[in-house]
Amino acid sequence: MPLFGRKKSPEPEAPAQHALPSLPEPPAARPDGLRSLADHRDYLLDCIEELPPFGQQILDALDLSLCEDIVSTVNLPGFDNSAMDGYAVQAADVADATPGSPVILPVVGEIAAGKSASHPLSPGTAMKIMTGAPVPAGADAIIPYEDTDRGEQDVRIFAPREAGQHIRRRGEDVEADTQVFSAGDRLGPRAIGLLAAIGLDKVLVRPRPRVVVVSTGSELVEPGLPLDSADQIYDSNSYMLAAAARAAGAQVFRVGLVSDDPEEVKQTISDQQVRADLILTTGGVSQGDFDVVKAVMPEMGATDFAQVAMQPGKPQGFGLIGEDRTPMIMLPGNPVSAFVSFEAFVRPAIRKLMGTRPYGRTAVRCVASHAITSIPGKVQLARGIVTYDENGSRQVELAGGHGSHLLGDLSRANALVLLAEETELVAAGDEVVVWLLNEDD
Ligand SMILES: Nc1nc2c(c(=O)[nH]1)N[C@H]1C(S)=C(S)[C@@H](COP(=O)(O)OP(=O)(O)OC[C@H]3O[C@@H](n4cnc5c(N)ncnc54)[C@H](O)[C@@H]3O)O[C@H]1N2
Ligand code: MOO
Repeated sequence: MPLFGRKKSPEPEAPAQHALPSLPEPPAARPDGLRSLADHRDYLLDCIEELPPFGQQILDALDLSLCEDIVSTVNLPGFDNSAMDGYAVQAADVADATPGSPVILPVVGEIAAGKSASHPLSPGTAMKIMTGAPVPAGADAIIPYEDTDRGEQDVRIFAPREAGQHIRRRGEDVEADTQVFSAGDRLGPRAIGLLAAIGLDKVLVRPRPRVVVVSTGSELVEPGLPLDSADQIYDSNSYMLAAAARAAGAQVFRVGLVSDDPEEVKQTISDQQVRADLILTTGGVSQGDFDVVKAVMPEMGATDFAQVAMQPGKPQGFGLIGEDRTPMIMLPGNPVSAFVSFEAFVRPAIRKLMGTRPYGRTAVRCVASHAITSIPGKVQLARGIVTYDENGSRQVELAGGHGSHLLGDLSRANALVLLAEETELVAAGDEVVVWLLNEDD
Protein backbone atom coordinates (compact mmCIF):
# COMPACT_ATOMS: atom_id res chain seq x y z
CA MET A 1 0.00 0.00 0.00
CA PRO A 2 1.65 3.26 -1.00
CA LEU A 3 2.12 5.78 1.79
CA PHE A 4 -0.16 8.42 0.37
CA GLY A 5 -2.27 6.08 -1.74
CA ARG A 6 -5.89 7.09 -1.66
CA LYS A 7 -8.80 6.23 -3.81
CA LYS A 8 -11.11 9.21 -4.02
CA SER A 9 -13.77 7.25 -5.87
CA PRO A 10 -14.14 3.68 -7.07
CA GLU A 11 -11.86 3.10 -10.04
CA PRO A 12 -13.84 2.75 -13.26
CA GLU A 13 -13.42 -0.50 -15.20
CA ALA A 14 -11.82 1.24 -18.12
CA PRO A 15 -11.18 4.95 -17.58
CA ALA A 16 -12.75 6.78 -20.48
CA GLN A 17 -10.54 9.42 -22.07
CA HIS A 18 -13.47 11.76 -22.64
CA ALA A 19 -14.31 11.75 -18.90
CA LEU A 20 -11.10 13.62 -18.06
CA PRO A 21 -11.39 17.34 -17.47
CA SER A 22 -10.23 19.51 -20.31
CA LEU A 23 -7.89 22.48 -20.29
CA PRO A 24 -8.75 25.91 -21.59
CA GLU A 25 -7.78 26.31 -25.22
CA PRO A 26 -3.96 26.70 -25.33
CA PRO A 27 -2.45 29.65 -27.18
CA ALA A 28 -1.94 29.02 -30.88
CA ALA A 29 1.57 28.07 -31.96
CA ARG A 30 3.50 30.51 -34.15
CA PRO A 31 4.26 29.64 -37.79
CA ASP A 32 7.55 28.05 -36.63
CA GLY A 33 5.53 25.70 -34.42
CA LEU A 34 6.76 27.30 -31.19
CA ARG A 35 4.82 29.07 -28.45
CA SER A 36 6.26 32.29 -27.01
CA LEU A 37 7.57 32.23 -23.45
CA ALA A 38 5.09 34.95 -22.43
CA ASP A 39 2.15 33.07 -23.98
CA HIS A 40 3.11 29.87 -22.17
CA ARG A 41 3.57 31.62 -18.82
CA ASP A 42 0.28 33.50 -19.13
CA TYR A 43 -1.53 30.31 -20.11
CA LEU A 44 -0.24 28.44 -17.07
CA LEU A 45 -1.08 31.32 -14.77
CA ASP A 46 -4.61 31.51 -16.20
CA CYS A 47 -5.09 27.79 -15.48
CA ILE A 48 -3.89 28.09 -11.85
CA GLU A 49 -6.07 29.61 -9.13
CA GLU A 50 -4.95 31.38 -5.98
CA LEU A 51 -5.28 29.19 -2.87
CA PRO A 52 -8.23 29.99 -0.59
CA PRO A 53 -7.45 32.26 2.40
CA PHE A 54 -7.11 30.95 5.92
CA GLY A 55 -6.49 32.43 9.38
CA GLN A 56 -2.88 32.22 10.49
CA GLN A 57 -0.93 33.21 13.61
CA ILE A 58 0.96 36.38 12.74
CA LEU A 59 4.43 34.82 13.10
CA ASP A 60 3.47 31.97 10.80
CA ALA A 61 2.18 34.55 8.31
CA LEU A 62 5.73 35.78 7.63
CA ASP A 63 6.25 36.13 3.86
CA LEU A 64 2.61 35.32 3.13
CA SER A 65 0.15 37.66 1.42
CA LEU A 66 -2.79 39.21 3.21
CA CYS A 67 -6.31 38.48 2.05
CA GLU A 68 -7.88 41.32 4.01
CA ASP A 69 -7.39 45.02 4.61
CA ILE A 70 -6.10 45.71 8.11
CA VAL A 71 -7.46 48.74 9.96
CA SER A 72 -5.92 49.64 13.29
CA THR A 73 -8.49 49.91 16.05
CA VAL A 74 -5.96 51.52 18.37
CA ASN A 75 -3.74 54.58 18.46
CA LEU A 76 0.02 54.12 18.43
CA PRO A 77 1.25 55.30 20.85
CA GLY A 78 -1.90 54.58 22.81
CA PHE A 79 -1.22 57.49 25.23
CA ASP A 80 1.23 60.39 25.58
CA ASN A 81 4.41 58.88 27.04
CA SER A 82 7.96 59.80 27.85
CA ALA A 83 10.79 59.24 25.35
CA MET A 84 13.43 59.58 28.11
CA ASP A 85 14.20 58.53 31.65
CA GLY A 86 14.04 61.81 33.59
CA TYR A 87 11.56 64.22 35.15
CA ALA A 88 8.16 65.36 33.92
CA VAL A 89 7.82 69.12 34.40
CA GLN A 90 6.09 72.19 33.08
CA ALA A 91 8.45 73.69 30.49
CA ALA A 92 7.72 77.23 31.73
CA ASP A 93 9.04 76.33 35.21
CA VAL A 94 12.52 75.45 33.89
CA ALA A 95 12.84 77.99 31.05
CA ASP A 96 15.71 79.83 32.82
CA ALA A 97 17.63 76.77 34.05
CA THR A 98 21.40 76.80 33.40
CA PRO A 99 24.29 74.75 34.84
CA GLY A 100 25.38 77.76 36.89
CA SER A 101 21.86 78.67 38.00
CA PRO A 102 19.79 75.47 38.18
CA VAL A 103 16.05 75.47 38.85
CA ILE A 104 15.20 73.38 41.92
CA LEU A 105 11.83 71.59 41.99
CA PRO A 106 10.31 69.24 44.58
CA VAL A 107 9.93 65.65 43.34
CA VAL A 108 6.30 64.69 44.02
CA GLY A 109 6.08 61.22 42.50
CA GLU A 110 7.62 58.52 40.36
CA ILE A 111 6.04 56.95 37.25
CA ALA A 112 7.30 53.65 35.83
CA ALA A 113 6.32 52.21 32.42
CA GLY A 114 2.95 50.52 32.81
CA LYS A 115 1.88 52.81 35.67
CA SER A 116 -0.01 56.09 35.57
CA ALA A 117 0.57 58.98 37.96
CA SER A 118 -1.91 59.03 40.82
CA HIS A 119 -2.52 62.78 40.40
CA PRO A 120 -1.82 65.58 37.90
CA LEU A 121 1.45 67.48 38.04
CA SER A 122 1.07 70.84 39.77
CA PRO A 123 3.03 73.87 38.57
CA GLY A 124 6.39 74.21 40.27
CA THR A 125 6.85 70.48 40.86
CA ALA A 126 8.50 67.55 39.07
CA MET A 127 7.77 63.81 38.84
CA LYS A 128 10.34 61.15 38.06
CA ILE A 129 9.33 59.36 34.89
CA MET A 130 10.73 56.37 32.97
CA THR A 131 10.86 55.85 29.20
CA GLY A 132 7.46 54.68 27.95
CA ALA A 133 5.59 55.73 31.10
CA PRO A 134 2.42 57.85 30.70
CA VAL A 135 3.06 61.59 30.96
CA PRO A 136 1.00 62.95 33.87
CA ALA A 137 -1.70 65.50 33.19
CA GLY A 138 -0.27 68.99 33.67
CA ALA A 139 3.27 68.11 32.46
CA ASP A 140 4.39 69.26 29.02
CA ALA A 141 8.12 68.42 28.87
CA ILE A 142 10.60 65.82 30.06
CA ILE A 143 14.04 66.73 31.41
CA PRO A 144 16.43 63.80 30.82
CA TYR A 145 18.43 62.64 33.85
CA GLU A 146 21.63 63.89 32.21
CA ASP A 147 20.50 67.52 32.68
CA THR A 148 19.71 67.05 36.37
CA ASP A 149 21.41 65.96 39.60
CA ARG A 150 18.98 62.96 39.72
CA GLY A 151 17.65 64.24 43.07
CA GLU A 152 15.12 62.17 45.01
CA GLN A 153 13.42 64.77 47.25
CA ASP A 154 14.30 67.84 45.22
CA VAL A 155 15.83 67.87 41.78
CA ARG A 156 18.30 70.42 40.36
CA ILE A 157 17.58 71.06 36.70
CA PHE A 158 20.47 72.47 34.65
CA ALA A 159 18.85 73.03 31.22
CA PRO A 160 15.41 73.93 29.87
CA ARG A 161 13.27 72.05 27.32
CA GLU A 162 10.66 73.28 24.86
CA ALA A 163 7.04 72.38 25.62
CA GLY A 164 6.39 68.98 24.05
CA GLN A 165 10.03 67.88 24.04
CA HIS A 166 10.68 64.18 24.72
CA ILE A 167 6.94 63.43 24.73
CA ARG A 168 5.63 60.81 22.25
CA ARG A 169 2.09 61.85 21.44
CA ARG A 170 -0.92 59.53 21.36
CA GLY A 171 -1.66 58.47 17.77
CA GLU A 172 1.35 60.27 16.23
CA ASP A 173 2.60 57.00 14.69
CA VAL A 174 -0.68 55.28 13.76
CA GLU A 175 -4.08 56.84 14.32
CA ALA A 176 -7.01 54.63 15.30
CA ASP A 177 -9.30 53.74 12.36
CA THR A 178 -6.57 54.12 9.73
CA GLN A 179 -5.81 51.31 7.28
CA VAL A 180 -2.28 50.03 7.81
CA PHE A 181 -2.20 47.15 5.26
CA SER A 182 -4.15 46.22 2.14
CA ALA A 183 -5.22 42.82 0.84
CA GLY A 184 -2.35 41.52 -1.30
CA ASP A 185 0.43 43.01 0.84
CA ARG A 186 3.17 40.54 1.65
CA LEU A 187 4.01 40.39 5.34
CA GLY A 188 7.67 40.92 6.21
CA PRO A 189 9.21 41.10 9.68
CA ARG A 190 8.37 44.79 10.15
CA ALA A 191 4.76 44.23 9.16
CA ILE A 192 4.52 41.37 11.67
CA GLY A 193 5.80 43.82 14.31
CA LEU A 194 3.10 46.36 13.47
CA LEU A 195 0.34 43.72 13.49
CA ALA A 196 1.40 42.75 17.01
CA ALA A 197 1.65 46.40 18.06
CA ILE A 198 -1.98 47.02 17.07
CA GLY A 199 -3.02 43.94 18.99
CA LEU A 200 -3.67 41.37 16.27
CA ASP A 201 -2.65 37.76 16.84
CA LYS A 202 -4.12 36.26 13.63
CA VAL A 203 -4.63 37.44 10.07
CA LEU A 204 -6.23 36.08 6.93
CA VAL A 205 -3.55 35.05 4.40
CA ARG A 206 -3.03 32.64 1.53
CA PRO A 207 -1.12 29.56 2.73
CA ARG A 208 2.21 28.33 1.47
CA PRO A 209 1.49 26.09 -1.52
CA ARG A 210 2.41 22.45 -0.98
CA VAL A 211 4.69 21.57 -3.85
CA VAL A 212 5.63 17.96 -4.60
CA VAL A 213 8.88 17.53 -6.55
CA VAL A 214 9.57 14.35 -8.52
CA SER A 215 12.54 13.50 -10.78
CA THR A 216 12.09 10.88 -13.46
CA GLY A 217 14.85 8.87 -15.13
CA SER A 218 16.14 5.33 -14.78
CA GLU A 219 19.71 6.66 -14.87
CA LEU A 220 19.25 8.60 -11.65
CA VAL A 221 20.79 7.73 -8.29
CA GLU A 222 20.10 9.33 -4.93
CA PRO A 223 23.07 11.44 -3.73
CA GLY A 224 24.92 9.67 -0.92
CA LEU A 225 24.58 6.28 -2.61
CA PRO A 226 27.32 4.81 -4.83
CA LEU A 227 27.05 4.98 -8.61
CA ASP A 228 27.00 1.32 -9.64
CA SER A 229 27.81 1.91 -13.27
CA ALA A 230 29.34 4.53 -15.52
CA ASP A 231 25.99 5.38 -17.11
CA GLN A 232 24.36 6.49 -13.87
CA ILE A 233 24.19 10.07 -12.59
CA TYR A 234 23.08 11.68 -9.37
CA ASP A 235 19.62 13.24 -9.20
CA SER A 236 20.40 16.93 -8.86
CA ASN A 237 17.15 18.32 -10.27
CA SER A 238 14.80 17.32 -7.49
CA TYR A 239 17.13 18.89 -4.90
CA MET A 240 17.63 22.06 -6.91
CA LEU A 241 13.93 22.49 -7.65
CA ALA A 242 12.88 21.63 -4.12
CA ALA A 243 15.30 24.28 -2.84
CA ALA A 244 14.09 26.80 -5.41
CA ALA A 245 10.44 26.12 -4.55
CA ARG A 246 11.16 26.51 -0.86
CA ALA A 247 13.02 29.77 -1.52
CA ALA A 248 9.96 30.93 -3.47
CA GLY A 249 7.82 30.37 -0.36
CA ALA A 250 6.41 26.88 -0.92
CA GLN A 251 6.13 24.03 1.54
CA VAL A 252 8.05 21.37 -0.33
CA PHE A 253 7.80 17.58 -0.42
CA ARG A 254 10.76 16.19 -2.35
CA VAL A 255 9.75 12.73 -3.42
CA GLY A 256 13.01 12.20 -5.24
CA LEU A 257 13.44 9.95 -8.18
CA VAL A 258 11.26 7.49 -10.03
CA SER A 259 12.34 5.32 -12.93
CA ASP A 260 11.09 5.55 -16.51
CA ASP A 261 8.58 2.78 -15.77
CA PRO A 262 5.10 4.14 -16.73
CA GLU A 263 3.30 2.34 -13.88
CA GLU A 264 5.76 3.70 -11.31
CA VAL A 265 5.33 7.23 -12.61
CA LYS A 266 1.52 6.97 -12.58
CA GLN A 267 1.44 5.42 -9.12
CA THR A 268 3.77 8.06 -7.70
CA ILE A 269 1.78 10.97 -9.11
CA SER A 270 -1.48 9.44 -7.96
CA ASP A 271 -0.06 8.86 -4.45
CA GLN A 272 1.28 12.39 -4.18
CA GLN A 273 -1.82 14.22 -5.35
CA VAL A 274 -3.38 14.09 -1.90
CA ARG A 275 -0.82 16.49 -0.45
CA ALA A 276 -0.07 18.67 -3.47
CA ASP A 277 -1.24 22.09 -4.53
CA LEU A 278 1.28 21.81 -7.35
CA ILE A 279 3.23 18.84 -8.70
CA LEU A 280 6.56 19.43 -10.33
CA THR A 281 8.38 16.81 -12.38
CA THR A 282 11.58 16.87 -14.40
CA GLY A 283 12.59 14.70 -17.31
CA GLY A 284 10.72 12.69 -19.87
CA VAL A 285 9.00 15.47 -21.79
CA SER A 286 10.99 15.54 -25.02
CA GLN A 287 11.06 13.32 -28.09
CA GLY A 288 12.98 10.33 -26.67
CA ASP A 289 11.76 6.74 -26.82
CA PHE A 290 11.61 6.62 -23.01
CA ASP A 291 10.06 10.05 -22.39
CA VAL A 292 7.62 8.59 -19.94
CA VAL A 293 6.02 11.70 -18.44
CA LYS A 294 4.79 12.90 -21.79
CA ALA A 295 3.57 9.39 -22.58
CA VAL A 296 1.57 8.63 -19.44
CA MET A 297 0.28 11.89 -18.00
CA PRO A 298 -2.46 12.35 -20.61
CA GLU A 299 -4.03 9.20 -19.08
CA MET A 300 -4.29 10.96 -15.70
CA GLY A 301 -5.63 14.37 -16.62
CA ALA A 302 -5.86 17.17 -19.12
CA THR A 303 -2.39 17.95 -20.42
CA ASP A 304 -0.68 20.35 -22.76
CA PHE A 305 2.80 19.69 -24.16
CA ALA A 306 4.39 22.56 -26.05
CA GLN A 307 7.63 23.62 -27.63
CA VAL A 308 8.39 27.03 -26.19
CA ALA A 309 10.53 29.59 -27.99
CA MET A 310 13.20 29.73 -25.32
CA GLN A 311 16.61 28.31 -24.80
CA PRO A 312 17.14 26.36 -22.71
CA GLY A 313 13.77 24.95 -21.74
CA LYS A 314 12.07 24.29 -25.06
CA PRO A 315 10.00 21.19 -24.19
CA GLN A 316 7.36 22.02 -21.57
CA GLY A 317 4.40 20.15 -20.16
CA PHE A 318 1.43 21.27 -18.09
CA GLY A 319 -1.61 19.49 -16.78
CA LEU A 320 -4.57 19.54 -14.43
CA ILE A 321 -4.37 16.07 -12.96
CA GLY A 322 -7.05 13.82 -11.48
CA GLU A 323 -10.46 14.75 -10.24
CA ASP A 324 -8.96 17.49 -8.04
CA ARG A 325 -7.43 19.05 -11.14
CA THR A 326 -4.10 19.42 -9.35
CA PRO A 327 -1.82 21.65 -11.40
CA MET A 328 1.27 19.80 -12.63
CA ILE A 329 4.22 21.41 -14.37
CA MET A 330 6.43 18.97 -16.26
CA LEU A 331 9.88 20.43 -16.80
CA PRO A 332 12.63 19.19 -19.11
CA GLY A 333 15.34 17.01 -17.58
CA ASN A 334 18.49 18.92 -18.46
CA PRO A 335 19.44 20.60 -15.18
CA VAL A 336 19.87 24.13 -16.53
CA SER A 337 16.68 23.79 -18.61
CA ALA A 338 14.83 22.69 -15.49
CA PHE A 339 16.11 25.63 -13.46
CA VAL A 340 15.46 28.23 -16.13
CA SER A 341 11.95 26.82 -16.64
CA PHE A 342 11.41 27.02 -12.90
CA GLU A 343 12.22 30.72 -12.98
CA ALA A 344 10.08 31.38 -16.04
CA PHE A 345 6.99 29.33 -15.11
CA VAL A 346 7.07 27.59 -11.74
CA ARG A 347 8.10 30.47 -9.52
CA PRO A 348 5.33 32.67 -10.99
CA ALA A 349 2.87 29.79 -10.45
CA ILE A 350 3.91 29.38 -6.81
CA ARG A 351 3.55 33.10 -6.28
CA LYS A 352 0.12 33.11 -7.87
CA LEU A 353 -1.00 30.25 -5.60
CA MET A 354 0.25 32.36 -2.66
CA GLY A 355 -1.33 35.53 -4.00
CA THR A 356 2.07 37.24 -4.07
CA ARG A 357 2.54 39.87 -6.76
CA PRO A 358 4.35 40.44 -8.98
CA TYR A 359 4.16 36.80 -10.06
CA GLY A 360 7.19 37.02 -12.35
CA ARG A 361 10.61 38.39 -11.58
CA THR A 362 11.18 42.08 -12.20
CA ALA A 363 13.48 42.58 -15.19
CA VAL A 364 16.24 45.09 -14.40
CA ARG A 365 18.70 46.79 -16.73
CA CYS A 366 22.35 46.00 -16.72
CA VAL A 367 25.40 46.83 -18.89
CA ALA A 368 26.96 43.90 -20.76
CA SER A 369 30.67 43.86 -19.87
CA HIS A 370 31.50 41.91 -23.04
CA ALA A 371 29.85 41.07 -26.35
CA ILE A 372 27.12 38.39 -26.18
CA THR A 373 25.80 36.45 -29.15
CA SER A 374 22.31 34.97 -29.31
CA ILE A 375 20.32 32.71 -31.61
CA PRO A 376 17.35 34.66 -33.00
CA GLY A 377 13.85 33.20 -32.86
CA LYS A 378 14.01 32.16 -29.20
CA VAL A 379 14.42 34.01 -25.92
CA GLN A 380 17.81 33.06 -24.53
CA LEU A 381 18.05 32.81 -20.78
CA ALA A 382 21.80 32.93 -20.41
CA ARG A 383 23.42 32.55 -17.05
CA GLY A 384 25.09 35.74 -15.84
CA ILE A 385 27.19 37.13 -13.05
CA VAL A 386 26.10 40.63 -12.06
CA THR A 387 28.52 42.89 -10.23
CA TYR A 388 28.27 46.50 -9.08
CA ASP A 389 30.85 49.23 -9.63
CA GLU A 390 31.72 51.88 -7.06
CA ASN A 391 28.78 54.04 -8.25
CA GLY A 392 26.37 51.17 -7.71
CA SER A 393 25.70 50.60 -11.42
CA ARG A 394 25.27 47.02 -12.57
CA GLN A 395 27.22 45.10 -15.16
CA VAL A 396 26.89 41.52 -16.22
CA GLU A 397 29.20 38.92 -17.73
CA LEU A 398 28.13 35.46 -18.83
CA ALA A 399 28.86 32.50 -16.56
CA GLY A 400 30.10 29.89 -19.02
CA GLY A 401 28.42 28.66 -22.19
CA HIS A 402 24.88 28.07 -23.41
CA GLY A 403 24.78 24.28 -22.79
CA SER A 404 21.82 23.11 -20.73
CA HIS A 405 23.96 20.57 -18.85
CA LEU A 406 26.33 23.22 -17.38
CA LEU A 407 25.23 23.05 -13.74
CA GLY A 408 28.64 24.19 -12.47
CA ASP A 409 28.29 27.44 -14.39
CA LEU A 410 24.68 27.83 -13.25
CA SER A 411 25.73 27.56 -9.63
CA ARG A 412 28.22 30.44 -10.13
CA ALA A 413 25.58 32.66 -11.74
CA ASN A 414 23.46 35.15 -9.80
CA ALA A 415 21.30 36.29 -12.73
CA LEU A 416 19.58 35.16 -15.88
CA VAL A 417 20.31 37.38 -18.87
CA LEU A 418 17.22 37.69 -21.09
CA LEU A 419 18.12 38.04 -24.74
CA ALA A 420 15.01 38.83 -26.78
CA GLU A 421 13.95 36.70 -29.76
CA GLU A 422 15.19 39.27 -32.28
CA THR A 423 18.62 39.68 -30.66
CA GLU A 424 21.67 38.32 -32.49
CA LEU A 425 24.43 40.32 -30.89
CA VAL A 426 24.78 42.50 -27.83
CA ALA A 427 27.88 44.69 -28.00
CA ALA A 428 30.06 45.28 -24.95
CA GLY A 429 28.64 48.31 -23.13
CA ASP A 430 25.08 47.79 -24.42
CA GLU A 431 22.20 47.37 -21.99
CA VAL A 432 20.57 43.98 -21.42
CA VAL A 433 17.80 42.98 -19.04
CA VAL A 434 18.34 40.41 -16.31
CA TRP A 435 16.47 38.63 -13.55
CA LEU A 436 18.41 38.93 -10.31
CA LEU A 437 18.19 35.47 -8.80
CA ASN A 438 19.18 36.38 -5.27
CA GLU A 439 16.47 39.02 -4.90
CA ASP A 440 13.24 38.07 -3.21
CA ASP A 441 10.83 39.89 -5.52
N1 LIG B 1 15.17 14.63 -30.83
C1 LIG B 1 15.13 15.56 -29.90
N2 LIG B 1 15.80 15.37 -28.77
C2 LIG B 1 15.76 16.31 -27.82
C3 LIG B 1 15.05 17.48 -28.04
C4 LIG B 1 14.33 17.66 -29.22
O1 LIG B 1 13.67 18.68 -29.46
N3 LIG B 1 14.39 16.66 -30.12
N4 LIG B 1 15.05 18.44 -27.05
C5 LIG B 1 16.21 18.47 -26.20
C6 LIG B 1 16.00 19.38 -25.14
S1 LIG B 1 16.04 21.01 -25.57
C7 LIG B 1 15.87 19.00 -23.85
S2 LIG B 1 15.78 20.18 -22.61
C8 LIG B 1 15.83 17.62 -23.47
C9 LIG B 1 14.66 17.38 -22.53
O2 LIG B 1 14.48 16.06 -22.42
P1 LIG B 1 13.64 15.35 -21.29
O3 LIG B 1 12.80 16.31 -20.55
O4 LIG B 1 12.95 14.24 -21.93
O5 LIG B 1 14.73 14.92 -20.27
P2 LIG B 1 15.52 13.55 -20.18
O6 LIG B 1 15.73 13.03 -21.55
O7 LIG B 1 14.86 12.74 -19.18
O8 LIG B 1 16.87 14.11 -19.62
C10 LIG B 1 17.66 15.04 -20.30
C11 LIG B 1 19.04 15.11 -19.66
O9 LIG B 1 18.94 15.57 -18.33
C12 LIG B 1 19.47 14.61 -17.43
N5 LIG B 1 18.62 14.58 -16.24
C13 LIG B 1 17.33 14.21 -16.24
N6 LIG B 1 16.85 14.25 -14.99
C14 LIG B 1 17.86 14.64 -14.20
C15 LIG B 1 17.97 14.84 -12.81
N7 LIG B 1 16.92 14.66 -11.98
N8 LIG B 1 19.14 15.25 -12.29
C16 LIG B 1 20.20 15.43 -13.13
N9 LIG B 1 20.14 15.27 -14.46
C17 LIG B 1 18.99 14.84 -14.98
C18 LIG B 1 19.40 13.31 -18.17
O10 LIG B 1 20.28 12.37 -17.67
C19 LIG B 1 19.71 13.75 -19.59
O11 LIG B 1 21.11 13.94 -19.74
O12 LIG B 1 15.69 16.79 -24.60
C20 LIG B 1 16.58 17.12 -25.65
N10 LIG B 1 16.44 16.12 -26.65
O1 MOO C 1 15.73 23.45 -24.15
MO1 MOO C 1 16.74 22.22 -23.78
O2 MOO C 1 16.07 22.85 -22.41
O3 MOO C 1 17.73 23.42 -24.71
O4 MOO C 1 18.29 21.85 -23.20
